Amino acid sequence: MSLLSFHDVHALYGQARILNGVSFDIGAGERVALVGRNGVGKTTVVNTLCGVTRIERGHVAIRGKAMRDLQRYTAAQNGISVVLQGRGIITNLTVEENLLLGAATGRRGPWSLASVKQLFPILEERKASLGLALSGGQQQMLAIGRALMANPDLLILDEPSEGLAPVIVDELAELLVRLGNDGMGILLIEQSVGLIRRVAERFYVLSKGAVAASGPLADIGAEEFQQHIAI
Ligand SMILES: Nc1ncnc2c1ncn2[C@@H]1O[C@H](COP(=O)(O)OP(=O)(O)OP(=O)(O)O)[C@@H](O)[C@H]1O
Repeated sequence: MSLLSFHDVHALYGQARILNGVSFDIGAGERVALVGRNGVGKTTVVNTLCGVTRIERGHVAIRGKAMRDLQRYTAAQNGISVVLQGRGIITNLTVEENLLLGAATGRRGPWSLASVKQLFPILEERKASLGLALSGGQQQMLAIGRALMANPDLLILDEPSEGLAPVIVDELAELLVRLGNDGMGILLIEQSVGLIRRVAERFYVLSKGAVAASGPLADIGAEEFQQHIAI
């Protein structure tokens, strides 16, 4: 079943059209990478899902249903969690308060304060610390933990490896593969070829606001793939 699809989406910030007919599809338990050079519109895909842009043509569908009026909360209410670029930690709330924000939709499932802290024990150790006191790696764990608290069917991560030590990126890769194997869809927006290759089964390349190439990762050579995302 399709969890999230964009159908020929043209989207604008004000008068600036950034997406020029984006189409892609992610099914349950699929691990998909969305890649492209800096500034091609990858984050704008997330912003469009979250109702930040104006859709001029085309539509976004969640579980096959066209969403007419996308708002910031639409994705979360429909089982899609987003880990924003820059992590979006509320710095003047504690770690535990940040985590509880993720549970606001009330969706049931395997993820709770207890299971998230079991996955990331540092979040239990630092539960009373303010978000701003965490290191970059800890903030990323908090952002992912908060996204899991919503018990999503699809997890979208925008540049999650940014600023992380290689050992933490390795752990992140293992976690995302495991979540996918447990049935969660993963949409990974990334520049790190290593992380993409370890996590994703399929890819879409965005160029000039549209999908320029797509297919299984196994079918594309390392050099050709690198060219698509070279900065
Ligand atoms: N709020 C905004 N208003 C107007 N233009 C914007 C806004 N946000 C982004 N843009 C522009 O939209 C284009 C696409 O930006 P976007 O952040 O989606 O790219 P990206 O592919 O995610 O890039 P990066 O890899 O650098 O994160 C850029 O030209 C950017 O300047």
